[in-house]
Amino acid sequence: MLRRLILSRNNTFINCRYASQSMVQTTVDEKSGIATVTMNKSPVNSLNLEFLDEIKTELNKLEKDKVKGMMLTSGLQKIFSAGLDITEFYNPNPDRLSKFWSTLQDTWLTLYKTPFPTAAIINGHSPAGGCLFAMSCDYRIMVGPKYTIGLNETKLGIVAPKWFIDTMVAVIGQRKAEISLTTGKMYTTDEALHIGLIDESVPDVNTALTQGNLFLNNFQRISPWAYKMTKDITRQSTVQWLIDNKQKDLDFVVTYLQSAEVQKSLGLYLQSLKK
Ligand SMILES: CCCCCCCC/C=C/CC(=O)SCCNC(=O)CCNC(=O)[C@H](O)C(C)(C)COP(=O)(O)OP(=O)(O)OC[C@H]1O[C@@H](n2cnc3c(N)ncnc32)[C@H](O)[C@@H]1OP(=O)(O)O
Repeated sequence: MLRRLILSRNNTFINCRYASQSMVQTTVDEKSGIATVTMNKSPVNSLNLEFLDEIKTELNKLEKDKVKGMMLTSGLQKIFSAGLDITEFYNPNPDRLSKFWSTLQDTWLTLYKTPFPTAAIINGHSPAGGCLFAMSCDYRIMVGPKYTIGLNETKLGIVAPKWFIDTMVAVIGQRKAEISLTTGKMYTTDEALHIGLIDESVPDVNTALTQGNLFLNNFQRISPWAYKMTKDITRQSTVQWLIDNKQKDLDFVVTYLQSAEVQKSLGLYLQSLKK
């Protein structure tokens, strides 16, 4: 792992940590202590085992480094994240599928429970797992108007797990989440703002980063302990369910995803993507 200091847009030094071949780049603004984590896995930031593992490792490092906040964004032109890498569960190797799913569980828990405030800078399409990661941050700023966001699992002929659903319910409420999930709707930026799936819609990525910093800087005046306790209490039931049911969730998903019916749906969906 290498480190270097680079000059940021506002002329403060940022501490840049990067590894060769890394799919995740992190910069930390020395003055504010706010980190920007950029997902950079071409072509669509699909979340496979190795990518998830890198994101989790990076979040754990930021916690150890006691950063003051984190913005999660994408280095790709028009995609925040295409969600879970479908090739991990289409014709899967069962051992790898287990490892993949438990890494997803752990990465999500790490992101959902960060002791520092987080903002998703959604600078591109954000279906399914991409939407889950954005919803797991404390605040969402989306670059409009061209991109879409949502949990579209039913469109793939699959079901979003309970903890995906609970994460969405926590953001937009039971009724809107039910409609959103059952229809697999992908929302435009305006629609997402209207239902509260995102907090702000902005015209470009620079404005998004400025607004993200503004949101995170609010916490300079809040006790980190009070912040973390409040977040833990608010998110406790969703988090605790997964902690208590990790193995059950894993066993069910691994069996469910390998069923003939699901494999058929996934094959057809992948084919439609290639077209
Ligand atoms: C009861 C409990 C049961 C639990 C079961 C498990 C539930 C699992 C939950 C799943 C959640 C998920 O995240 S599934 C993933 C859902 N994602 C999507 O549906 C997104 C699909 N992709 C797109 O819509 C588009 O690709 C895009 C809008 C993201 C980008 O469009 P663009 O036109 O720019 O790019 P292409 O479509 O040409 O794609 C380029 C390239 O990438 C491949 N691709 C895209 N998305 C994925 C993906 N999610 N996984 C793997 N690969 C993906 C696409 O096929 C193209 O490949 P080729 O270049 O080889 O053609």
